[in-house]
Amino acid sequence: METDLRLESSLWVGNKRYLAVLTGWHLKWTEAEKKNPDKQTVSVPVAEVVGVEEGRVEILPHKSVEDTDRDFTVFYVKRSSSRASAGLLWRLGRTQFTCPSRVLRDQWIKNLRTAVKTHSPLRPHRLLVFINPFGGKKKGRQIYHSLVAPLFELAGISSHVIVTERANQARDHLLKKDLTGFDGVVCVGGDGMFSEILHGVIGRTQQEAGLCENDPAVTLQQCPLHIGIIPAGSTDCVCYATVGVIDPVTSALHVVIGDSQPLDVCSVHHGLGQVRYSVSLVGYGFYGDVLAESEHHRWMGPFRYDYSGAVVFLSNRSYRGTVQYLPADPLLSSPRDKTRCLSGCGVCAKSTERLFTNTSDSGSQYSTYSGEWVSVDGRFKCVSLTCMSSSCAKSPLGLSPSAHLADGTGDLILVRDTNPLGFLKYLYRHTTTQDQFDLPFVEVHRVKAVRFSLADGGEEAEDNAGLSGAMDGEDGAYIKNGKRSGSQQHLAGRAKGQTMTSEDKTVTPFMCGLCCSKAPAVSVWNCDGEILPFPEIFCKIHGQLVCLYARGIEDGASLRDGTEERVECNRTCTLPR
Ligand SMILES: Nc1ncnc2c1ncn2[C@@H]1O[C@H](COP(=O)(O)OP(=O)(O)OP(=O)(O)O)[C@@H](O)[C@H]1O
Ligand SMILES: CCCCCCCCCCCCC/C=C/[C@@H](O)[C@H](CO)NC(=O)CCCCC
Ligand SMILES: [Ca+2]
Repeated sequence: METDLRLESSLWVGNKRYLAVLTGWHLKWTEAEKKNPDKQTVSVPVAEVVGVEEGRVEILPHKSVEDTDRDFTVFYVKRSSSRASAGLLWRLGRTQFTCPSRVLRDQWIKNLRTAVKTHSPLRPHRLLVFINPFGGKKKGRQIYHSLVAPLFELAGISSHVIVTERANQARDHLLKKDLTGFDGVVCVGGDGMFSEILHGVIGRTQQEAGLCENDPAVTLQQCPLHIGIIPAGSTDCVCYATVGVIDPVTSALHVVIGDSQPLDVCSVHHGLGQVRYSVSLVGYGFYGDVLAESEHHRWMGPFRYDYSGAVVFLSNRSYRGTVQYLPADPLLSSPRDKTRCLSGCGVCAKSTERLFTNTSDSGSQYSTYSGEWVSVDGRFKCVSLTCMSSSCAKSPLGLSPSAHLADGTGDLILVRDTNPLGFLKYLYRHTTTQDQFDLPFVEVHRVKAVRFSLADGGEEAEDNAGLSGAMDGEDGAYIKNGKRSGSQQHLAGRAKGQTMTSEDKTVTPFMCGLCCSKAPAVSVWNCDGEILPFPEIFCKIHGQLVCLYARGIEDGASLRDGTEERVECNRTCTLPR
């Protein structure tokens, strides 16, 4: 195949002559000027070619075609580093080549198009796109039509676009409608919109496989539809942690070239009730309270989290509970090994091997209930479980900087009750490169499953919490987006009427005057930005349950000689601590 596609000839770019070579894997062109000692080679992996068009073509700001019969235009991925983020920005590169003859031009186009098909088997042909017009700064529609649609069109992708009119419309569509012919689903919105797609895609796959998702003992089936995220939300944590930048063009290009990043998913169970899924944060205490508080202030937009964070911090709450966890194999990796999961990560690759070459391996990472459960109880400022680093603009290294996207484990972070200054130090370290786990009241464990129960009085609290409403009635969806009245929302998941224990009374009650006057005994769970109003849960990590159109975070070291030539540097790198 490779030798059939190989092509080498002189081509002109503007008035300069280049020697161009197509090897099958790469398209390269080098200035042919003999006198120039610094002549540079531009090398584009064929897998990163977006499109090859006849003539001299532009697509931005508007499409124009000058149909000359010796010219062709190649569009491809071009990288530049981003000052603001961890990863690399992708832009659409474009070079217009002139050939000595029309015959040679047609040969170049044919070979390039065949090479692209051969080397990127996962490129989508047909996509289902959901746009949340109300996510983040409410720019979803504009972002899609001005930045994303032209790229999909250039790549020959046909899209069926649905602008949502209500919450959970995308999830319901994925659960019930005919999805034949679609290669993937794209969401334009934030983490909440991604969560809808995640639930729809996982639910549909299990339905079709005849599996009961609510049963934590079931091994779920991997989802065949890829998911693309075009960031247009408030936090966009899933996009940030899987691409390294919040940039619609970068994300659209990952979709176009059919990149594939498997992702671990945590299923969250409460009794035999409806399961919830998380990829980023399952958090009790501080993060649950911030989310519950922020629901009162949706009108503030993305700033609601900063405001609510300050309010909840000042209220200085902590909660009793018992956390049980099933440790992952410590020989494979550790949350404190100071490495980062980057594009082509070796730890995740080994996990793929284990997952797909040895499906009946009962002693592996993926056998949920093997090993010894460990139990920890006490008072916690927060209990967080994350399947990935959960990095975002606020915290560029994330909740757990060394967590892996696709290793089949999650990181459990226990922050015990401490004084406000200590907790502030813990939070502040999320914004710097200082180790947030290097504090005496913090512990972190790499785990396969977690169980949380309330300490004394737990049963009473849970019963009441259950009554306070796990479902919002009509379609069994969980509470989100201010559907409850203010006071109900605030109490969601708390033990109604539960009195303070003597231990509770040693903790400062709400001081802000914006909420109620007593410190509640029970918090709520934050499941990727959605409130789960029951405190007692069981969580299980499902290795690589879904695949995104992404490739993990590319770091600056993978760039050499400007923005166009890429050196393969696919490994797990050491954190800059
Ligand atoms: N048309 C709609 N009207 C109201 N809510 C919607 C609509 N479409 C989707 N939603 C819901 O809006 C919620 C929030 O949307 P989204 O995640 O896109 O933005 P965000 O909350 O600003 O960002 P982030 O989740 O990153 O913080 C989602 O949970 C989704 O279910
Ligand atoms: C003194 C400075 C203190 C600064 C503290 C910064 C701490 C940042 C930690 C970052 C944690 C991100 C966790 C991701 C959560 C998302 O799945 C979820 C959905 O978008 N977002 C929230 O729940 C929104 C709630 C986020 C709460 C911060
Ligand atoms: Ca993981």
